Amino acid sequence: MKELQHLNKYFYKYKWQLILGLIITLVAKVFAVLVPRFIGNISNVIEQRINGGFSSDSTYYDALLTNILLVIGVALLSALFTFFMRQTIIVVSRHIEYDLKNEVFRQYQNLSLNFYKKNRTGDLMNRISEDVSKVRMYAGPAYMYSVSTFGMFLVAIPYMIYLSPTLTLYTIIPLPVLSFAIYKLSKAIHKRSTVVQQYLSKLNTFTQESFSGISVIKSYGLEAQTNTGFTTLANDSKEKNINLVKVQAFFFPLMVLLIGVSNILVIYIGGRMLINGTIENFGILVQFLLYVNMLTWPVAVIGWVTSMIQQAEASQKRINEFLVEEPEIKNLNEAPSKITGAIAFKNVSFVYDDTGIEALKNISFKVSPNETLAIIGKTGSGKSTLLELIGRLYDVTSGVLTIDGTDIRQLNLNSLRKSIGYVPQDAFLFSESIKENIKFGKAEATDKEVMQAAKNASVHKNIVGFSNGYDTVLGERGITLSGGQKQRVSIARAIIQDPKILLFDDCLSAVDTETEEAILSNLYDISKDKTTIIVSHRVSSAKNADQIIVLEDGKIQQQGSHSELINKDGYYKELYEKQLSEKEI
Ligand SMILES: Nc1ncnc2c1ncn2[C@@H]1O[C@H](COP(=O)(O)OP(=O)(O)OP(=O)(O)O)[C@@H](O)[C@H]1O
Repeated sequence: MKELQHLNKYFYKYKWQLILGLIITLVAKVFAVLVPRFIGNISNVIEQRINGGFSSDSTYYDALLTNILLVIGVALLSALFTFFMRQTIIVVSRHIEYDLKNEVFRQYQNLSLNFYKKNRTGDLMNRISEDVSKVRMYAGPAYMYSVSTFGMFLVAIPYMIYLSPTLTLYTIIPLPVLSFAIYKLSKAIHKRSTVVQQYLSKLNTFTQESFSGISVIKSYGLEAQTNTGFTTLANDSKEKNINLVKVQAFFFPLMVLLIGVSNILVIYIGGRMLINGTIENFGILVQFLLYVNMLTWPVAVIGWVTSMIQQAEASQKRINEFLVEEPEIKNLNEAPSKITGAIAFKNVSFVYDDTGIEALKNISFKVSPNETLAIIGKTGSGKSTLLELIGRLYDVTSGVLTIDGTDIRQLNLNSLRKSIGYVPQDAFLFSESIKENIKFGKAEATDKEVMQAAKNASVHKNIVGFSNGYDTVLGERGITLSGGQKQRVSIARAIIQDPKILLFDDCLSAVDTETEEAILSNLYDISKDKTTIIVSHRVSSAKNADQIIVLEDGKIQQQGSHSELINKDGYYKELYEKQLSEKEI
């Protein structure tokens, strides 16, 4: 139960509702326990009538009717309070589920990029959905059934003892056996259903990948192979489901068997006691029979609840593992920072701790506000890593990275990120309208601003060409747009917020040179008072920059302006000549 202590704060938050639920449950049980008592009275009235105990028919019918009405009345009241019991306790468990989901999601949002690399998306999804649902079972049904069982015992057992201590003893003897059997069965069911869940996830992943990669499957003619893969997995999944059904099938027969045994015991022992006069009347026997059936479900529930709590404990453990995780990138300054945008790297090195790759080695350079820096380099030379350090997606391993002369770690993280417009290499667009995607950079932007940003990113003409214009909804990952269009919508999203620092990570690679030139010329105008860093493989994107850095294997190989670099032997000159000749061709 150690892990589940995490939920105590929520139990405290909803304490009044839970206490109310407890009281309502007890009241419901009091009424439930009264039902057998009045039914017992009815059988006594009938017995009395058979033995000629009533002076007239009307007194007999009066007594009968009174007890029938009492049975209906208390049964209705018990049902009403049972309804209120669910309305309070189960509703609270839904609130707790909602709160916990939000807590986990907020934590996910706080955690750094490295966390997402270490953990699989499926696992993250499972913990926020499956695991939270299992924990809800503890906060809701487990609590409700425990309280209800406790209430039932608290009210029924003393009354049964009052009627007949011996018969009470025989009635409750088989109950622990039932509880234990259900507990064992629930554990077996849980074990097998976990396997079923695992197979379901495998099947989901396989299906999802088959849909996402459908173009590859079709172009390589892999349909038959994919079908076989699916059939094999589906078959395994079916087998596991059948295994589960086999155990589940025992549940109700087992209950019926044990209830039957208890009934026979009560009839046998109670019958003998009635005959030898140890119990006074037939009504007591009837009441006991009803109590046996009434107590069986709560007792079976003890076993079920125990297994439910164990599952919740295991799930909460998995949730807690993520909740205690500290974000690697911490905000060390609560006060907002004013950022102008002077960036300086001083002997910065960076190692990816999971792979041990030293992506940047002893990098030093400066860019002033209103300057443009271009970074050129072969694939894997560390260009994207450098931009990610400026956005503090990672912290430098050694050296210092300053903005406006302050170590980036001492700046308010929110101010820093708000002052950066970052266009990543792989532009991700959400499944929303184009307008919403652009406004993601500035929620309060007007339609005019959205349009202006799209014009500056040279994508306005494409957008108005769609029948729904800016309201065109993008499919999953923006698949309705071409690569170049996606890149440009992503640029519009970055520039609309008018940030102090603009970081473009090879985001013009999918556009033709003409469009590239148009965008660069627009950027030239809008980035006059900004610090701009453009990562590219093309000299055409770099040539107008105030300074150019050539990276190779994480180190700065060349540094200077376009005119300086084309006159020096090295990678830049080679690239320039190669791309110039390609253009001529
Ligand atoms: N998330 C990561 N975890 C571990 N290693 C990484 C990660 N990202 C990049 N690397 C490694 O760091 C090195 C630099 O990668 P980076 O993406 O910065 O290069 P790049 O110059 O931007 O390449 P490209 O032009 O292909 O985008 C590479 O060796 C790469 O394998």
